[in-house]
Amino acid sequence: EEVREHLKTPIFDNWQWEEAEMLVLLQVMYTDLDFLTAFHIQLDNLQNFLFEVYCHYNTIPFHNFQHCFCVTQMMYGLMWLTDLRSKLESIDLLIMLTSALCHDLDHPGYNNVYQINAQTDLALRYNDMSPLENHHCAVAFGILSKVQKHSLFLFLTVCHIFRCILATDMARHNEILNKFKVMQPLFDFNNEDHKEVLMKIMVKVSDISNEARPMAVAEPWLDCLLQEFFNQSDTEKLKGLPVTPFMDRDKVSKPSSQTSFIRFVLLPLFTELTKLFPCLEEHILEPVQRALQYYSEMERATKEEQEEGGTNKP
Ligand SMILES: Nc1nc2c(ncn2[C@@H]2O[C@@H]3COP(=O)(O)O[C@H]3[C@H]2O)c(=O)[nH]1
Ligand SMILES: [Zn+2]
Repeated sequence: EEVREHLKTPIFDNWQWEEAEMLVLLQVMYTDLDFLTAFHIQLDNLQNFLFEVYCHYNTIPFHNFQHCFCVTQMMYGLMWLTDLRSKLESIDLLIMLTSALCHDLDHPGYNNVYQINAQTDLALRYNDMSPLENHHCAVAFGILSKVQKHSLFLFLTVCHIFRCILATDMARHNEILNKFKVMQPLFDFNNEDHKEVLMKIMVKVSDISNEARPMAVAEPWLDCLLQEFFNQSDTEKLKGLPVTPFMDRDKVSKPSSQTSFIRFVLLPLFTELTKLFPCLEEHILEPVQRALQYYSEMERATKEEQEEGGTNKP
């Protein structure tokens, strides 16, 4: 019971759980939101679906099943904290939770820029347009149609899920955030356009929400992310491809990577969602502000150390 309540908050610690346990926790999320009764989903169907999802995440440093779990759990937490059940329909919540679950399926550990520069199969298949996100959608469709054969319900929901997954391409970040900003002052939960943008924003927020978690949970995630980044830039150097600057081990460090990401990406996005749901301030905005302080201090300390080192040199 205590775990069930914990699961509804951003302070949940994923590092304490095995993958098999995470599958059970995901099942709890679907049942506690009453999706099984509302949509006549059979428990073994749900379990098969979750297991297929698990099997289609790769063993890579960051974009793995644990990341999928964290994003889904954050989405679940946000739904409870904002009392979203009283504002949106059940089907919308099902779409959002399932989008979070499927949003990085079969991620290869190299981002879109790499796919395009290296002219990978994915980039060729999708004509350089959000190759990864299109692939996550394709894999999600394969899994969903295997579990829910010939279901009209599936075809109706899946296109909304695709729109949410495609919105996680960070190349579209400003486009989506700006749309939300414009709607914000007169936001209407009954307006279909407004609802769609909000759903995309919630998936995006969940996707990049590690820094809203307690430092002990968030910092290991940063190590995983940098490991994947460095791995990509090393490959780029090896293959003579353009080196992605924010992934270059010679240029970025933990604090430098976080201070700019928090300032320019997280805070503007989280602030906008907090305007619509003021209760989120203490749950996601304040922890992110604390993380910015933490990494700014770390950045300053490193700089001072380097300067001292510099003056001592002959
Ligand atoms: N620097 C930094 N980037 C992040 C963090 N969390 C997510 N991102 C970036 O945001 C991106 C979201 O989409 P991707 O999963 O493709 O890749 C992710 C990372 O590039 C973070 O904590 N720090
Ligand atoms: Zn992701």
